[in-house]
Amino acid sequence: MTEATATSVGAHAGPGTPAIQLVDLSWQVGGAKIVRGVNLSVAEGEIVGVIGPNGAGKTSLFNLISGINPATSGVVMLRGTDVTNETISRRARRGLGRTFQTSSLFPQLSVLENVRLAAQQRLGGNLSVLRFPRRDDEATQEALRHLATVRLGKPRRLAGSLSHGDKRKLEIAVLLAQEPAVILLDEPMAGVSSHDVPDLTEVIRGLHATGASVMIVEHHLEVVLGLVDRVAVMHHGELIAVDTPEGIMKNQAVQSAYLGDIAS
Ligand SMILES: Nc1ncnc2c1ncn2[C@@H]1O[C@H](COP(=O)(O)OP(=O)(O)OP(=O)(O)O)[C@@H](O)[C@H]1O
Repeated sequence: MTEATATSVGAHAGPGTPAIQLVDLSWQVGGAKIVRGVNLSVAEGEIVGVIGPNGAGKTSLFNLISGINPATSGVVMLRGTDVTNETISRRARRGLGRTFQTSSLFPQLSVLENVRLAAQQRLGGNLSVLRFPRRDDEATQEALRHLATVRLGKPRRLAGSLSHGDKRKLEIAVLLAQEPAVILLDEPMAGVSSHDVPDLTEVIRGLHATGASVMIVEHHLEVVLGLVDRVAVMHHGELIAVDTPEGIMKNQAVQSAYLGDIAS
């Protein structure tokens, strides 16, 4: 275990139980060690960015937290409960929500229906797709509220016809309809035009207002450094540093391993 990872366990948990706690978490495929002994705590309401070069293991780490892949060793704690051996859906029921690098929307359904279906699922009613849903329907009202939160109008537009930036907003609205306490965002700026980046950044910042804890994997470093409370840097499957954005920018090990080109 590196010094950076050893000191990060619990040291930044903040008051109360951490939203996420990873203890010596590893994932191996065949002989390849993809995630190596990661220790990290994310406090309630905190936003933590995960950065690192292509292939560093960021998405693999998210897959271990959300249960897509089982850990080879180590522990995943979600809001004080050991979920290491739990299924994806069980972790989701405990309040873990996630977006993916590739879109998980229904492109042939309207913007409103995409969010409304997620709200219906949480409310426990029968799932039904309505071309013209009643505005006083509970799931519809929730969906409209979440669309307002992510600043997305256009409720009748087909999801598939939206710009990348609006699709990302819609994915976040779908996530909010599940009322997650802990949110994992995997490259929310991927494919988004530079024009739409500031608006989407503010939407992600607004997730804070819901009280959710957020982990965000993002290649867009300016976005991450301007958005998060702390940054975790992955390199070859290991966490090589966990610090404030300012601390990360000054960190020699990070600069030589990863940030050299933007720090010079
Ligand atoms: N199911 C798998 N089987 C074998 N190797 C895998 C598997 N999933 C990921 N890998 C490998 O693990 C390494 C880390 O991949 P991962 O996608 O987690 O990196 P990343 O940091 O998210 O990269 P990127 O920034 O490019 O998305 C890569 O070398 C990848 O090829």
